Amino acid sequence: MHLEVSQLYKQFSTQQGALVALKDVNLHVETGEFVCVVGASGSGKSTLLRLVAGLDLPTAGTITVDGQKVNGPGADRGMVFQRYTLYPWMTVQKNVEFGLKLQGVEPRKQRETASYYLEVVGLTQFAQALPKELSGGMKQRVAIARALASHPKILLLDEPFGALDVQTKERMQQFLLGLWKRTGISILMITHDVEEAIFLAQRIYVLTAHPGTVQRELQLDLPGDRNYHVRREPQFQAYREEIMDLLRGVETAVV
Ligand SMILES: Nc1ncnc2c1ncn2[C@@H]1O[C@H](COP(=O)(O)OP(=O)(O)OP(=O)(O)O)[C@@H](O)[C@H]1O
Repeated sequence: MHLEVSQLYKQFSTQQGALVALKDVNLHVETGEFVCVVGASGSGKSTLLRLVAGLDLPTAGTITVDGQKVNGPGADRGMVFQRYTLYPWMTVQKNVEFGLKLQGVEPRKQRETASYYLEVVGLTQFAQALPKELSGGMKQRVAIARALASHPKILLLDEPFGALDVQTKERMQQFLLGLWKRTGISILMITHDVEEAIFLAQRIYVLTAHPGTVQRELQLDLPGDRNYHVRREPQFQAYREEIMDLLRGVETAVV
């Protein structure tokens, strides 16, 4: 898998005139990598992920997955949003099966695949529950299972833990890291949470605003296993300061 974003430019027309949300954005994700894009509010993170997902089209520039130009949504990219997007009237199992049904997968295979991925995310015993019976973290695990069930080449995560409380968020980060290690799936995730990005990613792109552009690319090299202790490591704190300084720089420039 090779995702390539090249010279991406996105402009919106607003009542105040043209707004350049993204300018000259270049990034890539390789097979099995976990890459985060971190940026302040308004830096164009969601816009970037929507373009990669094919939910919107760039004004200029290209996005390719394995050399194929992205022109719309596709099964090669599985998306998980910040807001819960499960169908409230469907059971957890049916929610996970739904994408496969749309793809014309036969019913027995739908059931088997959905059951497999519900097991992967640890929710087998909630297969027959309705979304309203689940906690926020569990809903996001279902959304991840649903995205994985279509066997995407890459998982696109748009602030997936943004709506969760601090403890649940930490548990979900650990869960996602474990899932990534077990499945070897490629991940592109956006977040405004700097510590979350450092904790999860192998590489980070720092996006600064007005217009949104990549200011720095960091290859992370953290010692030991990544559990919450790693946050206390001097290297973790050094990365945090470096990224925070980049983001602060923008804020002072704007004020
Ligand atoms: N459909 C749209 N029409 C006009 N302007 C838009 C549209 N979508 C986004 N924008 C503008 O583009 C800029 C980037 O927005 P975007 O939502 O991508 O940022 P973000 O980094 O995801 O922010 P946040 O973290 O607050 O969600 C903002 O100035 C926003 O107002």
